[in-house]
Order: sequence, then structure tokens, then C-alpha cells
Amino acid sequence: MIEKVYCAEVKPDMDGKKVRLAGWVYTNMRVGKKVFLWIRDSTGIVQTVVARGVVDEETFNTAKKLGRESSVIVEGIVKADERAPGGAEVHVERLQIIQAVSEFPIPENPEQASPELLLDLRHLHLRSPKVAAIMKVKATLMQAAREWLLQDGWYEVFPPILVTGAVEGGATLFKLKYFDRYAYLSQSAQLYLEAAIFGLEKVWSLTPSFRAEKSRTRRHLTEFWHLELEAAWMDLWDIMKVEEELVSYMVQRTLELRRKEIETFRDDLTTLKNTEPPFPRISYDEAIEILQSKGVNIEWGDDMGADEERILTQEFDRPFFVYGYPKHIKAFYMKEDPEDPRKVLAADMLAPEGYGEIIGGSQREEDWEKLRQRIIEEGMDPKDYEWYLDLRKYGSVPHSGFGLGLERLVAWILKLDHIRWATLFPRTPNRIYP
Ligand SMILES: NC(=O)C[C@H]([NH3+])C(=O)NS(=O)(=O)OC[C@H]1O[C@@H](n2cnc3c(N)ncnc32)[C@H](O)[C@@H]1O
Ligand SMILES: [Mg+2]
Repeated sequence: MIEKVYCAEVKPDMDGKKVRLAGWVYTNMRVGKKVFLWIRDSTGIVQTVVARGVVDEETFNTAKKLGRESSVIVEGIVKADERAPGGAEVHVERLQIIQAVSEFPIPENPEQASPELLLDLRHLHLRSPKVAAIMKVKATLMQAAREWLLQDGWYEVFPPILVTGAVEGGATLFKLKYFDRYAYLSQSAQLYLEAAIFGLEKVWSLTPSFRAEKSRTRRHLTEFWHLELEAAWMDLWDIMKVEEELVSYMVQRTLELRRKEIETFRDDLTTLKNTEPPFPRISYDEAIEILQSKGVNIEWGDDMGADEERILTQEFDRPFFVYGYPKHIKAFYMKEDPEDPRKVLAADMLAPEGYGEIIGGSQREEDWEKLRQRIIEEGMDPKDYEWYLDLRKYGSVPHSGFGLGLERLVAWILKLDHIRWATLFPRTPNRIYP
């Protein structure tokens, strides 16, 4: 029985061994009586050599014409050869064509294609090694998150996506017909996680969140993957410690397991290596002072957008926190700072190198009357939040939580020029196909 191996498993020390590979033609180059087929699979690329006289004439002639992304199964003998990528190649004895392709619509170097073409052909672009590398890093980040959450005693829960109220402002809700009434696509699982903590105390979820953001920026999607945690008995400072420990573990573990993939996107790993607790912490007041000292036209009480955050991140060589935002620029559920009623107990985590906000978090208002007042102040109807207010009627407790945008984390780690490359099929205001 000929052993099926992956491309990355073909090594010089297998010299003389007969193997079977299944994959897709990555490049096809004819040199005299030989055809050099680079075969790609999910692990990498290996050079195979189809030689006239070793295979029959029909196979040789077919091999000459095989276009990129033709699907094939090859059997042959491994030959150590330092000229071949990885130091070894496979001399083909049998070539089975699963499906021959003559013209693959994405150029050999996808970076020569326009972003719009790659997005129109995203279903085909996914197979490129660079896109596959992004998805491996994203998968490993979540593998690491699950490892950390399990060992730290957090329960995964599965909140609804069809909901009846806003969490992060009514302006970015997607509304849909729900039988004889309307519903919304979830902006954040937070309110449901808050209900779960009274039984499980420390909960987390990974869900798609939806924001009808009209802003066409490099860091906004209309659908993104949202890793959210909520914990009973924790205050803002407790949850910030959770955030930095979780993010540090995710980054270090992914550096350990996906260094090769990361290095195809960035040379300098310093900020990733620096991602260890404790992260620097600055107040919103200090952030405003820094921005003003750098000539930014911003006043206390203004929100910080992507541009301001980009400038602020120049001061740091690792993720950092900004805490103590003004109440009027933050969400209704955030607890007022008892030492300064102008502020709330909120903290964002910003990534360095210009990427800015990757986490939004806060301590929640646990007092029924105060929360109800905030709902009214925000122009919302307390009736729509009756169930949520109930959580403050029956054994309310101090509690805090946060949401991490997974694509934002990936975009920073791989220094992507747009968040859309961090998701399988990006959803933005002008793209919902394929
Ligand atoms: N459980 C919580 O406390 C989460 C809280 N309700 C919340 O949704 N906060 S957030 O709006 O800042 O969004 C959280 C993060 O979610 C990401 N986010 C937020 N909006 C987006 C868009 N539009 N595209 C991509 N990523 C986005 C970004 O990293 C934010 O820091
Ligand atoms: Mg935010």
C-alpha cells in the first residue's frame, strides 16, 4: 500500500520511498524531456518531476498542458535534491488527473490582481497559500483562546443572533422581518452573557456580530466574529487583567504554532513578542493630552476615531489600555464612575502599529433604577429591556465583560492593510457576494 503523504511531509530523508500525493497544480514548467509540476495541498508545496519515458507518452503530453489548479493524484519516488524546495522532490511514476484546468482566473501572483477582482473571486482566492495562512493564524488564535478559557474556568455559551434590541446604538442595527413582527441581527451577545453569569459566573461566546456601519474604513465589517466574555463579581480592573492574560496567551501561542505563517506577513515580531501582561494603562484624560501634545485638534469629551487612535498607538510598542471614557460617548449599560459622574468604568484595548481598538469592555451598571434611567436618557424604551432590567432585580451583582473583534486582532498580528482580508467572505456596505 503506497503511503499517502502531505506535501510538507516530503523530506530528503525519505529518499527512495514511494509516496502518493493529492493536490492541485501550483505551477507547471517544461524543461526538455521533463515537466516540473509544483503540487499544492493544505500543508505546502512540493516539486514533482514528470519525465518522458518514465510515464507513458499520453501522460507526459497531458502533464505538459496541465493548467494551474488542476486537481491531481501523483505516485512516485522521493529523491533528495537541494535544488528542489524543501530539499526533496517526487519523481512521478503515475499521474491521475482528477480535473484538468486550462485557465484559472486569478493570476499566479494574486497581488497582481485588483482587490476588487480578488473579492469578486473570493471563493477561488481562498485557496491561495497566503489566504490559507491567514485562516490558519485565525484558527490558531481561537484554538489558543479555547485553551486559555478552559484552563481558567470559563463556560462557553451559545447566545441568540435574532434579537429584539440594540446593545451598541440603534444606528447600526440590521432589521429583519420576523413572522408578524421585526427583529434585529445581534450587534453583540453581551446582554445574554450577562443573563448567563447568574448560573455560570464566567461565560464566553464566539458569535457573528452585525453592524450596519456606513463608514467605509479599513477596520469595519458589517459582519465580524466577536469573542465576548462576561464575569460575575469582577470590576473593570479585574476584567482588564483577564483581557491582557487572554490576549497575551493567544498571541504567544500563535507565535509558537504559526510563526512561519506570521513571518510571511511581517518581518518584525517585536510588538508580538512584547505582548505579555501587564499592558500599559492610560486614562482617557491622558490620551487626550498626548493627542493634543502631538497637534491633534481634539478636546476632552470628543470620541477617538481610527485616525486619533492611530496617532496614539505610536506611543506604544505593545497593546495598551485606555480607560475612563466620558459617559456621553459610551453605551447605556456602562457603570458610571463613582469618583467622576462624567465618566464610565470602560476600557478599550488598542493594538500598536496603527491598528487601534481591538477590544471594547466595561463594568456594567448593576443598579436597576440607574440602568433604567440610562436607557431612558439614551432615548430607548425600558419596556424593550424589561428582561435585561430583571437581571438587576433578582440578586444583582457587580459584573464586567468585553468583546474582542477577532478580525481586528488578525489584521494587527499579520499587519493586513484592510480587515476584509481577515475573514473568509468579507461583508462590507457594498459587498455581500460571494
Ligand atoms: N461584550 C462586550 O462588552 C462587547 C460590547 N457590547 C461591544 O460590542 N463593544 S464594541 O462595540 O466596542 O465592539 C467590541 C469589539 O468588536 C470589534 N468591532 C466592533 N465593531 C466592528 C466592526 N464593524 N467590524 C469589525 N470589528 C468590529 C472591535 O474589536 C471592538 O473593540
Ligand atoms: Mg468599541
